[in-house]
Amino acid sequence: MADREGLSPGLVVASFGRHVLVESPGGARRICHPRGKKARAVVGDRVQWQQTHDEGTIEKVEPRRNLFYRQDEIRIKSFAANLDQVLVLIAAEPEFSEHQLARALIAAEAERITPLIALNKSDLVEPFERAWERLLPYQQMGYGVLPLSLRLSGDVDREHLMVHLKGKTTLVLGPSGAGKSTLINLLVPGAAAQTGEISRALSSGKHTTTSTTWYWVDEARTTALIDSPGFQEFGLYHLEPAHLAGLMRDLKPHLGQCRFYNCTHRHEPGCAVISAAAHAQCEHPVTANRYRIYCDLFEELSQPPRY
Ligand SMILES: Nc1nc2c(ncn2[C@@H]2O[C@H](COP(=O)(O)OP(=O)(O)OP(=O)(O)O)[C@@H](O)[C@H]2O)c(=O)[nH]1
Ligand SMILES: [Zn+2]
Repeated sequence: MADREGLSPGLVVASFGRHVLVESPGGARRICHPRGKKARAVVGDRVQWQQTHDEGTIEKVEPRRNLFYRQDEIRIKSFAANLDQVLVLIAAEPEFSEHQLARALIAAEAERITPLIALNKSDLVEPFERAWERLLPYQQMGYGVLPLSLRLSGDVDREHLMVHLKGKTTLVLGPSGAGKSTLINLLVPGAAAQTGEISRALSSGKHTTTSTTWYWVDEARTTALIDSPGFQEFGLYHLEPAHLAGLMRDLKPHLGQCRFYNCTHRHEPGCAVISAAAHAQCEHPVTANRYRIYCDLFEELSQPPRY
């Protein structure tokens, strides 16, 4: 419904470069183009748009609660906004990268978005046990870790997942092969059809393929999943190295305990983080892997930007 200035509210449900698909409160969708840089919208954005023929122009992006930063292989930034939660889906196989997991969690913490980890393929008993063990430190840090077997016990998993997803907007991330498509098809019965519809809308214009997609899980449109491809290369470039430790839940309890107030926790004497990494029995342990990830990321964030 347009207001006096001809502006209508909408929600961005897919993005393809700078162009987006906007859904009206009634459910109708149309392609919109930003009017200038300030009107560049991402999936999850609430916008005010104006009709121009059968497409639209985005005039205004409403203030965001948060903005999730990511970067793909070709160094294009892509984001989703106004998230309640990030679900990191990994699996017993293929073996997940703890480095990538840590990056996703840090990116979420930086925007104060609650992360939830799900470990799929519990039917692969031995690899699952190994993966579960690798995730124990994350449980100890306070992250929820949900065991799943999406292909074999879909109905049970749907119930478990819905306890965490209901009424929320959740960005689903995961490495290739972990079962992201299986999960989305399980929770969103018409997902494949919706994707087809979006592709058709796009192929009628001169647009490239969509990169991030919003799915409603329920007919009442209260629960949403956002599917975003790629789990590699989280763009943490926007973070200061000095803020990194505060975004890692196992390091955080030690901050303020080091001898030097500006300790980088890498080589300083009297460093509480280094001490925790050396003493597995302490109250807030830091595993060797996590400490290595911290040092690697600190190094990376200290490099001058490449682009
Ligand atoms: N053993 C086992 N296999 C599963 C389970 N869930 C999914 N798979 C299989 O894992 C493979 C990958 O699942 P997808 O859902 O296609 O994974 P994806 O994460 O979307 O992968 P990409 O399409 O590469 O991004 C498929 O062969 C699934 O059938 C499970 O619970 N157990
Ligand atoms: Zn320190």
